[in-house]
Amino acid sequence: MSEENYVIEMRDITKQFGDFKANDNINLQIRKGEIHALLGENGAGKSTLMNVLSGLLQPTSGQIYMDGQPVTIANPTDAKRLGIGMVHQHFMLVDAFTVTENIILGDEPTKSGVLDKKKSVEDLKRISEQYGMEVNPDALISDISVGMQQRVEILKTLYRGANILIFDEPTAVLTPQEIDELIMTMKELVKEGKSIIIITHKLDEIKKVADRCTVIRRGKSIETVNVKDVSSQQLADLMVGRSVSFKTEKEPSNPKEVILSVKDLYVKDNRGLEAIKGLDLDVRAGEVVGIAGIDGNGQTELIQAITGLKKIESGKVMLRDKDITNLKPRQITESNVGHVPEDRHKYGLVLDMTLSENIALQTYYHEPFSKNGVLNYNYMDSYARKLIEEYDVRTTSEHAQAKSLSGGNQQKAIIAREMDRDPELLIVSQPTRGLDVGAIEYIHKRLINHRDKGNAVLVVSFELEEILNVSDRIAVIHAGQIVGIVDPKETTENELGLLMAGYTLEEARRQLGTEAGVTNE
Ligand SMILES: Nc1ncnc2c1ncn2[C@@H]1O[C@H](COP(=O)(O)OP(=O)(O)OP(=O)(O)O)[C@@H](O)[C@H]1O
Repeated sequence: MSEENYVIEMRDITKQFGDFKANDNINLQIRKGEIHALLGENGAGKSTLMNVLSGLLQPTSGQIYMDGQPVTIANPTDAKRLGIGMVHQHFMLVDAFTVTENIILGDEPTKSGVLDKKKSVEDLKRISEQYGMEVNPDALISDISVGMQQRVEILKTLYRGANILIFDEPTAVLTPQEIDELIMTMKELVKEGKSIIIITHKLDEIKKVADRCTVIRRGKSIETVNVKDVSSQQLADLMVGRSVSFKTEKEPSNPKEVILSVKDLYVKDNRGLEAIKGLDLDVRAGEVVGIAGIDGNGQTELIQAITGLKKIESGKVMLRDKDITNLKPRQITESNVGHVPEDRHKYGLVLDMTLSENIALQTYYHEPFSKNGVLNYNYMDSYARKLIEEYDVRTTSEHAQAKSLSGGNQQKAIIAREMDRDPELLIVSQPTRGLDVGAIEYIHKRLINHRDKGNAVLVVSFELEEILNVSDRIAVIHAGQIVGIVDPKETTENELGLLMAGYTLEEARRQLGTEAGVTNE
């Protein structure tokens, strides 16, 4: 057997939190110039392993090698010195600074003790040209798109001399076009000799971008495969350890009376600009309505307005015959509405509280969760254990702090809390963002099951596949209005794409008809 020198080799890495092994003798070998995907269920231990590699966590045991030599990565400074850089999912940029200022922040070039602005501009220009990543160096971060902000994060890592770049779910917040651009950038980077490790739950992206993939299951490395030799289905099965179905089986819907009715709604965004402009929408009992749209077209404001998190300027929101316009969030919750918010850290969980407390967040002031103002922790704990079991929330115990859970498991906990109250109207934003395929399959089934019990379900997602999979009707939102309502069985991703870009249904169909005509010529 030939001994290959890997640019990075993590050998027998174990990381324990108390008695719990988040990483259990994991082996990971990265070749120079490859894109290596890390695949595993929520809570499998991917982020933990990458935190060990980037010096944020110390392994309990195991050794890291670089080019065959043992190295110690005691802190992020060591990682940086060794050329290991992390492109964070939640960008760590300063909004009020320019692109250049952000990139050089903490690493400013100086000349005789003074900031050498000229050199920093030149350095940035050189790097962005070398890797084909154009940016406007003088733009403020607050003024550029999410895709551009990610580009700045990547440039920042390169500026610091990274040769091994770790991407943690980099496409979660990107539009389809931005994803394509990122894939091109990654390919460019490895062509220039960089190595990339990418954590992603999206199997089609692994197929598109990665050379090899290491599968991690419950803290253990299971297998490393050549991506071209396996199908997405095989990857999914390998990761979960059973056969996974991508398509949710469901009976045709049987919609009944209108549960949610939104009429001529006007809502402003955080900057005071009109985000929702005269929007109408109905959701009936026994149906799932999916809202498709490009991020930033009013989805966030619409859901926040319905759930009482944002002021409604004019228009009406009715729940059956009850006017819930501008009621307080708690009054809306009490009206039998469940809400899985888009931003789970801001609105979904109190990260410093335990899982048990988080699961009781909407109900703690009722019996049996409390009596005469005193919390019944025994009941809260046993209820949390029931939900943890039922929704397969991977955690050490119901007493674990919410922040110690992996992102996907935090999401499962919120979904469990909101669904288990059996709300007549369930609103879910980005239900499966960051979830693994097994969990997605499960959540989709639960959404359909909730519908089949005669409830109304409203889903907002940037994933067209998800919208097509779970919805009975798809409402396309563009510039704060619903521009078309389509039947998922009769539409295509192309048609939805055009509607999302602002075409009317008629225009979209004409355009697609014309396109077909052109190809036939
Ligand atoms: N600081 C911590 N204290 C206790 N447990 C932790 C801590 N950090 C992580 N864990 C646990 O380790 C396990 C692995 O978490 P990790 O974040 O590495 O998973 P992941 O594979 O990245 O998941 P996801 O895909 O959901 O992001 C989880 O069960 C988590 O609860």
